[in-house]
Amino acid sequence: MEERLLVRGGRSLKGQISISGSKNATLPIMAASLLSSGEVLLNDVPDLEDINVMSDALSILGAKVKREGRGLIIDGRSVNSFELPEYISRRMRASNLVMGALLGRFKEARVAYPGGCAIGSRPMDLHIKGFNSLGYDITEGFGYMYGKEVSARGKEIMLDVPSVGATENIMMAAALTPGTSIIRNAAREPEIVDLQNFLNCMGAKIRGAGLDTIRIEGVKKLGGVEHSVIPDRIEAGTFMVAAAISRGDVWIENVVMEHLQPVVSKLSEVGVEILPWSGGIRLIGKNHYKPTDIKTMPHPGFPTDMQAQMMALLATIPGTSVMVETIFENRFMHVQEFRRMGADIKVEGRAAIIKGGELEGAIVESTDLRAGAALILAGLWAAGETEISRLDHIDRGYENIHEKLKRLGADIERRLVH
Ligand SMILES: CC(=O)N[C@H]1[C@@H](OP(=O)(O)OP(=O)(O)OC[C@H]2O[C@@H](n3ccc(=O)[nH]c3=O)[C@H](O)[C@@H]2O)O[C@H](CO)[C@@H](O)[C@@H]1O
Ligand SMILES: C=C(OP(=O)(O)O)C(=O)O
Repeated sequence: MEERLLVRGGRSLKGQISISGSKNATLPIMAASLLSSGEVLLNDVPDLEDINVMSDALSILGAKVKREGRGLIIDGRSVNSFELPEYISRRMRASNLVMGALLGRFKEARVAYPGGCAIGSRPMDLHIKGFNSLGYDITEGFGYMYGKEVSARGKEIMLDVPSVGATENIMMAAALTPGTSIIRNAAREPEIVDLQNFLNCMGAKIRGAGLDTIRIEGVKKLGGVEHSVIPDRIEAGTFMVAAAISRGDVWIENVVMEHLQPVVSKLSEVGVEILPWSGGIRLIGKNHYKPTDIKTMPHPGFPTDMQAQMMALLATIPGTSVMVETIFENRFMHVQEFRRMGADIKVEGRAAIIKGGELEGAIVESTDLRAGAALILAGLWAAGETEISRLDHIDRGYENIHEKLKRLGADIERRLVH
């Protein structure tokens, strides 16, 4: 027996939904709570499997983690272990983020290589280079990274690529490392800005997040804090595509328009009407859209985490669209599943050439988190029934997506099947 999602296509979504707190902002902030010598209260924490895994990771290290509704209380004063074992680390990519926090606070860490979706090889070299530059000696072996302070001192670090995780990990380690650290070619994602705001409220001295140079003056100690996590721009983008693909009319609440500029811009280009309103944004779908070309890029470019969902929409638009994935080398696994639904998509290297047309329901598998979301979106438009398996991927990053879609009028249910 396995749970599956059954989607019957053809209904236009209508109504209002509210976006949850951001998974990708909450995870580094949870790890950064280890830096605090006080209690941390986080608001707007989404109820997701990845958040449970990070809570387990912090608990294994000895922190006290308690959920109260949308709030999460983390008390890192009781941390008594610097080792994150393999069985927990491999459950997600973001587990690596405890490394920077442990090094910063305790000057020692042993963390097993992270796991996560198979969207690319996702090495840790830039994280390790960054820690080394700050004076932490990192050795690797038996599937672990082991770090220990040698002569920790702020330094200038140039990232080869603007890695989100490496930027976050280095910021965390540098926050409690004496001297000035400068990260050049830093990632500029909104989640980095949220991490900076969180750390600064605890007493850190960081500026520049959101730009490509981040300057961190190390401080001696960080205190307790209450912080509200930013809305999830990828969940918002997914619902924007849901409105567009179902040719619906949806009011989306709790969004930061500025974080969604590249998605808004591409949806407008294909012909979706997007209107700001006091609570967020309204999307009005149309019966006729134009094809377009998209290239994923680090923020403020088009996010790789919206590539699969946008491809679902492009697969329904007559004409030829091209999607180029520049961030992850293996993030087209959804293409073979779309093909099962009748999509005409060819992959040539890093480009997918999409000849849009009709889609029909099929039995398909979520191959990763966003691929799973994209299959739901395709199912909203496809003729007949789409049955989606491997919901564990979707549960990592979407809070009750089927309930939220149902409230908007989608014909969708989650069912145990043989
Ligand atoms: C929890 C979280 O926030 N996850 C997001 C984060 O992942 P994550 O932080 O893992 O992604 P990165 O920004 O680090 O990865 C970007 C690229 O850099 C490469 N790289 C990264 C680190 C390194 O040491 N060496 C290296 O070569 C990766 O293989 C990838 O090709 O940013 C990605 C890119 O926006 C998003 O898709 C993920 O949803
Ligand atoms: C790829 C993602 O997450 P992670 O980095 O946690 O695998 C994602 O959120 O789309």
